[in-house]
Amino acid sequence: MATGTLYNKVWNAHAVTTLPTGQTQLFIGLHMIHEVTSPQAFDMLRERGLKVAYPQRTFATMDHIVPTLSQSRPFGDSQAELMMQAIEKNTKEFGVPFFNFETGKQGVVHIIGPELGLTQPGMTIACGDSHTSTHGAFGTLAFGIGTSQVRDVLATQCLAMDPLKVRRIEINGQLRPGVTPKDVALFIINRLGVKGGIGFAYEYAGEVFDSMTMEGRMTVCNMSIEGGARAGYVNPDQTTFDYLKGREYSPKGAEWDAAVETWKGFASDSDAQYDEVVVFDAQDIEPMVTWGITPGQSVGISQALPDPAAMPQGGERTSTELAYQHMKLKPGQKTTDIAIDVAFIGSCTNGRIEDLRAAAEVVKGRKVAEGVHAFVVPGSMQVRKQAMEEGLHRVFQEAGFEWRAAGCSMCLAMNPDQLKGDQISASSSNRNFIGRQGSPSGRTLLMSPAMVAAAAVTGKVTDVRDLDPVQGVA
Ligand SMILES: CC(C)[C@H](C(=O)O)[C@@H](O)C(=O)O
Ligand code: SF4
Repeated sequence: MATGTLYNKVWNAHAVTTLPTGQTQLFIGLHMIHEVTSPQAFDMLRERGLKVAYPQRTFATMDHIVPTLSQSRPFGDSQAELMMQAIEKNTKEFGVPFFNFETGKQGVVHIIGPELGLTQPGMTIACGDSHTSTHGAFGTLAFGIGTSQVRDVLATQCLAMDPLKVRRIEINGQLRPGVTPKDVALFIINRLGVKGGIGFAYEYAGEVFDSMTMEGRMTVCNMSIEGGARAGYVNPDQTTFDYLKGREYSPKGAEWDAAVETWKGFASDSDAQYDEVVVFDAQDIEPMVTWGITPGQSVGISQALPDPAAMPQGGERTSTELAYQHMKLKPGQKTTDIAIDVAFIGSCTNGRIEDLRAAAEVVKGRKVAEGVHAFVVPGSMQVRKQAMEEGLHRVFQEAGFEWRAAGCSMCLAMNPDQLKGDQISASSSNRNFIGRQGSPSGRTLLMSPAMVAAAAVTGKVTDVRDLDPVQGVA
C-alpha cells in the first residue's frame, strides 16, 4: 500500500467512513457537471424529492453537444436543443451555477475548472466524464464517474470508492526539441498499455514534469484514463501556485498564503512508498502518432508501423490486425506516408491557449494543403478570447483554417463536426476508437497540436521538426 503519497493524503483527508462493502465513502470537494451525463441524475433526484446537497460545490457547463458554427437558439439539432434546455432547467431549479454562453465562461468542463481556479490542490473532484483526470495536474484526486454516481454526488456530495494502488511514473532528463506533453502522454500509454493502469492512480514525477507548464501537465493527466488509470496527478509546486494566483475562484489576500501552505502539505513526501515505480528517459521520446484504434497503438514519428506477424498469438496481435483492417494501413509503412483529409485542433487534451500558440507557430506563413479541411475549436470561450487578443485566429484563418466557437466538437462528434465516410483526420484529441469522430468508417490519428498543424499544411503526417523555415516569419 502506498504511504506518504499525495494520493494517500488527499484520500485520507476526505474519507468519511468505511462502508459495509469495504469501500470508502469519500467526500467530494468539487463536482463539475455537463449536459450529457447530468439530465438523468437530476431526474432521479426529482423522483426522490432530493435537493443538491452542496450547490456551492457544484458547477455546470455545456460542451459536448454545442454547435461550433451557428450557436443561435434553438440549435439546428433538436436533440442538442433539448439537452441544452434540460441543463438550463436543472441548474436553475437546483440552484447550481451554470457557465453558459452569456457568462463568457462556457467551455469544455475540464478546461474551465482549472481556468476559473475552481480546481485546487488537495481536492477530491468528480465529474460525469472520463477525462476528469485532467484536474490531477493540480495535485487533486479527480475521478470520472457515471450518471448514477453523478446522482450520488448531487444528493450527498460523497462517492463510494475502492482504494487504488499508486504507480509513480518518473521521467528524467529533458525532452528533446519538438517533443510535447502530448507526446509524453502517448509514449506512456504506448509503453504501459491501454489497460496497464487499471486499479492505479498514476503519479507523474521527475524532471520532465517538474519543468512542464500547468497546461502540459493537464494534457498528460487528461490521458491517464486512456492508459487505464483511475486518476493521474502531479504534485503541486510553485508552477501550480503561480497558475492559480488571481484566478476567479482562487483564494485571495491572506487566505491565499494560508491556502498555499495547506496545498504544499498534500504533496508526496520524499520518502513516500509506492506500489510501483516506473522510470523513463526523456531522450527516448519523439513526436508520437497513433496509427490504430486505441491510443496505445502508436509509434514515434521515425518508426515504421508494427508487424502483427511478429507478435505472439493472442490479444495484442488480434487487436493490431483489427486496427489495420479499419485503418486501411499496412505493417511496415512509414507514418509520414499517410495522407490526411481533416485536421482538428481542440479538445480537453489540447484545446488550451498554449496548444493554440504551438499550432499557430507552425501554421504562420503557410497554407493548409489542398483538399484538407482544417479547423480550430478552442477549449473554452476564455481560451478563444485570449487567442483572438493575440491574433492567433488570423494566423489560422490566413492559412485556411476555420476558426470556431468553443466546445468538444470533433473530439467525439456529438455535434455537427463529423468525419465523412472513411476520411482520415489528424487530431489533437485523445481517442481514436472506431467511429469516434462521427463516421463509422472514419479514421483518427492522434498527435500533438503542432503535429496536427504540420499535417494540415503538408497534407500528410509530418515530423514537425522537418518543416523548412518559412521566409519572412520570425
Ligand atoms: C460524453 C462523456 C460521457 C464522455 C466521457 O465520459 O468521456 C466523453 O466526454 C468522451 O470523451 O468520450
Ligand atoms: S473534449 Fe473530448 S474527451 Fe474532452 S470531455 Fe469533450 S468529448 Fe470528452
